[in-house]
Amino acid sequence: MYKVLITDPLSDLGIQKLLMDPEVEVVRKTNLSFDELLLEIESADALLVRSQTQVTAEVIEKAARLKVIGRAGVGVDNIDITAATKKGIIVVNAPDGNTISTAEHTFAMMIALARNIPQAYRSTIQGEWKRKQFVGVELKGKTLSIIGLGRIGGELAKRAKVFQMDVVAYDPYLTEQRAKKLGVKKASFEEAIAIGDFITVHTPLTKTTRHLINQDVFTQMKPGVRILNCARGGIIDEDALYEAIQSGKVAGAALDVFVTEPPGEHPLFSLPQVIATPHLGASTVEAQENVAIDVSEEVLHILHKQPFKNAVNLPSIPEELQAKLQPYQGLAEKLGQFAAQVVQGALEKITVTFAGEVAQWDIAPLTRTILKGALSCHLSDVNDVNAPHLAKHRGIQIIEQKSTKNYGFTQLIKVEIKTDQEQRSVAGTLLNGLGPRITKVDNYSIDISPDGHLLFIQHQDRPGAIGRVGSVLGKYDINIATMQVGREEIGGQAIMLLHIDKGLTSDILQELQQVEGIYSVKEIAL
Ligand SMILES: NC(=O)c1ccc[n+]([C@@H]2O[C@H](COP(=O)([O-])OP(=O)(O)OC[C@H]3O[C@@H](n4cnc5c(N)ncnc54)[C@H](O)[C@@H]3O)[C@@H](O)[C@H]2O)c1
Ligand SMILES: O=C(O)[C@H](O)COP(=O)(O)O
Repeated sequence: MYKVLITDPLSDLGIQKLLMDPEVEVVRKTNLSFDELLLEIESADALLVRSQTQVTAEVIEKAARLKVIGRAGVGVDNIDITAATKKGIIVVNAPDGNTISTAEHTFAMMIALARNIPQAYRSTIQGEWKRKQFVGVELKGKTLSIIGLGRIGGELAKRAKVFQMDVVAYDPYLTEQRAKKLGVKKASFEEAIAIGDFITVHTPLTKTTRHLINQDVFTQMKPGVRILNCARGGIIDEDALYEAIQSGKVAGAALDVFVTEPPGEHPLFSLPQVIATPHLGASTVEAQENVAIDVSEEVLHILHKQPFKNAVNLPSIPEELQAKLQPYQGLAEKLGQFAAQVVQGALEKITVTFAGEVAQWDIAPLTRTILKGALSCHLSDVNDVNAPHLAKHRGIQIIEQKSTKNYGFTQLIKVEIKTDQEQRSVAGTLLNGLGPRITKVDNYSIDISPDGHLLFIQHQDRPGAIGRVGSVLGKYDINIATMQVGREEIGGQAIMLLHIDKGLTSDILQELQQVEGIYSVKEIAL
């Protein structure tokens, strides 16, 4: 049974799939204190949050069984991604479900700001009738500068165009083609800041975007500019905004997000030019249903070990590529496991080589799986998320390469492992109808399915060696299911690779080591 802990308000309809899964126990506990969260997280397999729950390194440290953190929304700045990655916890978000709602909210804020609607409402219901005080400005013909033209920025641009605004955008990843498609003028940051009548930010909050709009940037703006932030508190320096409004440079600001949430009695709220909402961008029935459905599905896929797509701490794999790579995942993991068990000593370097059809694709996800297989023989809790981190931490060098040498196979994956004592290699392929096969160990050609208990024996190619190994195993009632033999030359070095029906005790292994003509025996569990 998997415990899925939900600590922020999520749509009831959206989490139906979780509630209906017979292997899932949903525990909904909102407004937990930090200590209560630490208690609950200990036994959770999955955690689902919005922006309220602070998933700090301390929380992650306490999570003994946690496999996935699901963010029902976009921003993951309330989750310590580095700590999650180190622990092998997958972080997934729901990046698409609230785009429209947030773009619409930003647009509503822009109109409210242009026409002083919140201020006029407050005054009117207090019995006043101040028509002159609340004269606004039209949007038509004004320049809207969008900083960050991603999903929300793009949807906002479309709406602004319908209102006949001139839209300019700065985004380091904006192509001319996308700008043209959206009818937006691509600008530098400085240009966008200098010409905007309305400036709105739609970037994530990162080290580079924190205080992106600061005191110096305010001085470069047009007098009377209006500012919007429906992205994240902290992208705009709140103190600098306060000063810019006080000085008259900024005519008004619309804020949905704050550095500290809830912001309490914020100095900005003492300024009549500031309008605010309590982080409502994604708060629509539709968006909440969408993000809860998306993230619930992702969490279920992860718990049930099925493919998933929106991991924040794993590079995203296009669905088409995922479908192509999927059949190779099992082979990749087994090759990693085999290679790590066939060597003696501490891992120093792993070289993976892809040849044939598979070499035409982006094979980074397979390299991760090979690495996971290799490391999991010596470390616990290794997965695709933390495998590269664990390798780096241990100083293991990873080399990924493609080759044209496929030795007659449609596709071939080779894993070479170097330790402080030796270097060995194993290669494998997928055979039609037979599935994964190991086709080569070092320079010996073989054909064996990578599963169950294997015995890898190095011996001298002399009559009787095979029989002697067989009689030791027979003595202990250990059945040999299959056997492959390979040699370099007659009478020279040779190998045996045996499938046995059960594992060996260390005593039997030792006895095998002492058989005449045997150099080494390694048991490999796949
Ligand atoms: N108020 C809300 O309730 C609410 C709801 C949803 C999303 N958000 C926030 O809105 C923001 C945007 O969300 P999105 O879904 O559009 O994300 P997105 O990833 O689709 O877009 C972000 C864009 O910002 C750009 N960017 C990154 N660094 C930049 C920089 N230094 N300068 C300019 N552009 C930069 C990226 O290239 C990207 O195109 C995020 O911060 C998200 O957390 C808020
Ligand atoms: O990043 C997001 O998706 C938004 O900020 C929404 O946050 P919320 O889920 O707390 O409303």
